[in-house]
Amino acid sequence: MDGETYATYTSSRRPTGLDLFASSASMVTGALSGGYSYYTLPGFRFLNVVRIVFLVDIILGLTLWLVDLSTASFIDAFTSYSITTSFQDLGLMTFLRGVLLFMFFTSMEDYYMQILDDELNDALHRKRYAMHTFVFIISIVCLGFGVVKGVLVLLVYLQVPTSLTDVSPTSFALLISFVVFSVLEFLFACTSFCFMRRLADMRRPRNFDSTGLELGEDGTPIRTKGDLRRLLGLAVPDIHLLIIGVLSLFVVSGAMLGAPLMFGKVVNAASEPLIPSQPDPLLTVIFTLLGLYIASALGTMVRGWCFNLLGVRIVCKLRKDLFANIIRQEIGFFDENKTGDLANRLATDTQVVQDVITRGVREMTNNFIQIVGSLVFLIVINALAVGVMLTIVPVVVICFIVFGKVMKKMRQQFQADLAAAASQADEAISGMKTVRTFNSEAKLEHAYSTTVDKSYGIGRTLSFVSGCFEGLISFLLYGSITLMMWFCGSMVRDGKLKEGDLTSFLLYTLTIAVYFVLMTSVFGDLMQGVGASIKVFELLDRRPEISNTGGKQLPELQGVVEFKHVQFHYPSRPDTKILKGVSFTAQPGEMVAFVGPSGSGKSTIISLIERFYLPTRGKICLDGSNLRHLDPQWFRKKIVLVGQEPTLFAGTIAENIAWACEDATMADIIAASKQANSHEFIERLENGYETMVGERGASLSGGQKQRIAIARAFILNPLILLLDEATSALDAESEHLVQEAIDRAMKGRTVLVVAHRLSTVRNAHQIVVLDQGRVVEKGNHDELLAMEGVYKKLVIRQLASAEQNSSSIGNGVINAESESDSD
Ligand SMILES: Nc1ncnc2c1ncn2[C@@H]1O[C@H](COP(=O)(O)OP(=O)(O)OP(=O)(O)O)[C@@H](O)[C@H]1O
Repeated sequence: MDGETYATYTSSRRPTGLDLFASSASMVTGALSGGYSYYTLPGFRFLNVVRIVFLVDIILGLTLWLVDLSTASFIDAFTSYSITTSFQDLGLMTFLRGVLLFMFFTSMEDYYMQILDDELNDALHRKRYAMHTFVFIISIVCLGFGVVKGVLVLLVYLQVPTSLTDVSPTSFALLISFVVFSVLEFLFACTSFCFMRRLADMRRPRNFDSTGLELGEDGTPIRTKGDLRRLLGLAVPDIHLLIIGVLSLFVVSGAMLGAPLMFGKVVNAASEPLIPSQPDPLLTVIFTLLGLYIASALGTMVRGWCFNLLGVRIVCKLRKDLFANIIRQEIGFFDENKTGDLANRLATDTQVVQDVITRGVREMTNNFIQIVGSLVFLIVINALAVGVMLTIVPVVVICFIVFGKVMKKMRQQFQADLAAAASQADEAISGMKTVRTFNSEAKLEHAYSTTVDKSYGIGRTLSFVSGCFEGLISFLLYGSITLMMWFCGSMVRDGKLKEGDLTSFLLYTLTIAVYFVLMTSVFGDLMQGVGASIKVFELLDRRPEISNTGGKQLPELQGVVEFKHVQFHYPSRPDTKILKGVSFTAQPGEMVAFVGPSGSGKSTIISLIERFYLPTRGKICLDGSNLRHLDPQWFRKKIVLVGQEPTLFAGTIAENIAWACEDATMADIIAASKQANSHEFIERLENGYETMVGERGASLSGGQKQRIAIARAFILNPLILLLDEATSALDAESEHLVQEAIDRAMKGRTVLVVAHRLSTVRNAHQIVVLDQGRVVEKGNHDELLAMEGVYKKLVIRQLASAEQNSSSIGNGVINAESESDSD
């Protein structure tokens, strides 16, 4: 991708075959050599919301219109038209209005998109205004007509209630629906200016390579982020569980759906007289009801088992994959991401994903089946009343979309704040000794409370928003139910509906209401789960910037380490150059020591040899081959690093020494530990080599940990040994012994050492003196002393301070930090 440029926007036409309701309306922006590129708009945008409302309006309007339509009434409506008694006009207007507005709004968005790339085109501007004018006129005319007609019908009804007895309830339902949609569409027309202007900020370019793989801004391939579809996709490997779960869900829902029908039959059967020769109808109904409940109980058992198992399996796999991907990341990633944050993703966020799958999917499907099934039963009992209730559908749909989006975003923020709090707690608890030393409890408590309060702030708003959502939906719902009850009650009074049917009808209506309210709450949870899953998927999709696998393996390794004009800055601090053209060569059998002030880049050199980071310029070579191209899995077996604060893992001392050498025998472990001068102290411990080291080696002293780490390195018999102040915590005697062991063990091998002690440094074959990321002197101890430069100053200063402090004599510590300070 480097150096390639995207052609500018050339066409505003949509790619052919684009689905009107595609999640993104795409505009071809130009050709990319070998690939292609276009703009996309999010699926959730003004035009698509408007389109959904129009579709519902058309379908509902036509249904209510056609239910009552006959040729005679159609002709009648036009020959003897009366605004208060004819309702055919509404059906016709609904259809025409829906189709016209659908077309005009679609063209409007198209013109706005074209204008973004051709601002001075007056014709486009004129067309845009024409569209606005058309939609405004159509919507205001329809609204005016609907309101006038509604008011007149109401007045007529109030004056002479019997005058409207010939008018069917469907016509009233059509009138209500017409007015409701007219209001909505008028609002769309008024706000269209504002929403269409937002397209400029909403459109996003999408770039694809020649293979169709989507590329990110930096030109690297990206994968899709978290959404509900992807979340559900996690269940695909366990599809058998999902199928059994959904089937049993159908059994449960079906059985529960049949219950209200049976209740109605109970009422009807109870009111019928018993015929002696025939079976008791009441008992028949009761046994059927019992059968339904047994089926429901069995289904509930299987359903619960399958969905819970599915959730547990998914979360296990997700955790394993996530952990595997986290530990595969380059070291720079861990500089930028806190431990607590990552641990939180693994523990909490994955749990949320499990909840979405077990509870969310199960409940949503169940609720959906209950609602649709109850609707079907209601339509069978009385279709007309259902039409009245359906007028709230568009409003409910809009509420779902808007609230869903808001809650998803808030939940994402909420999870991020929780992760930050977890990270703070992790940092504080793991550094408890430092916290106690500096009396920082109050400070940390305050910082933690502030972060928790931040998440509380969002949680509070989130609770309010979901409360409003549930309240609004339940108001709409119960309002429409009350309307329907009035309607059905009148029918029973007029003898058009049986009492038993009314009972079933009311129970189905209540079922719909209850499940709808439940669905709003589950929907909120589902959207929150999707929000939480975004971070999980981001982490799951992240590809390490420095690959941990693949590359060349050399047939044989001698151990020559070479730095050629290496420049480097840490990815987290791109503006601070740490190494500014470092060059040196370490030959096999040679010990190279790095000295210099604190912060001069000594440890950074060691990290670069381990390929924790890649140099920004220059080359690091191993036996002449660029380290960048070698297989890290292979060369890390040849190179072993021992740091100043080595990490021990929870387990025994023996396990820690044999950590990277699985086939090591106890004899190997003891030999390595003798070499590292740790055998004696290990033997003195109560359980010897079987002593547990505690979390991160907490039950051992710094020097003991260092010696175990050195034994862990010795057992691997590495070709290149990197010691980064690995003996700094040892007393002079132990250090001397370990140093001797290193000298003995490393014959023919390469040792690179960062040390402050003169005793370590003076024996090195080559000493590289660093200052502010540059090599200022190079040579052995004697050569450097003869140079009368920085090294000699360091030595003199140390000898002087050693004289002042007799306890330091013999240690000869080169206190580079004091040098740094004096600089
Ligand atoms: N992970 C990191 N991310 C960003 N900057 C870092 C990182 N590690 C070290 N640095 C910076 O790089 C510079 C060199 O650090 P380095 O640890 O290599 O110095 P050093 O010579 O080994 O110092 P010392 O003797 O104190 O250990 C320092 O300014 C340090 O702040």
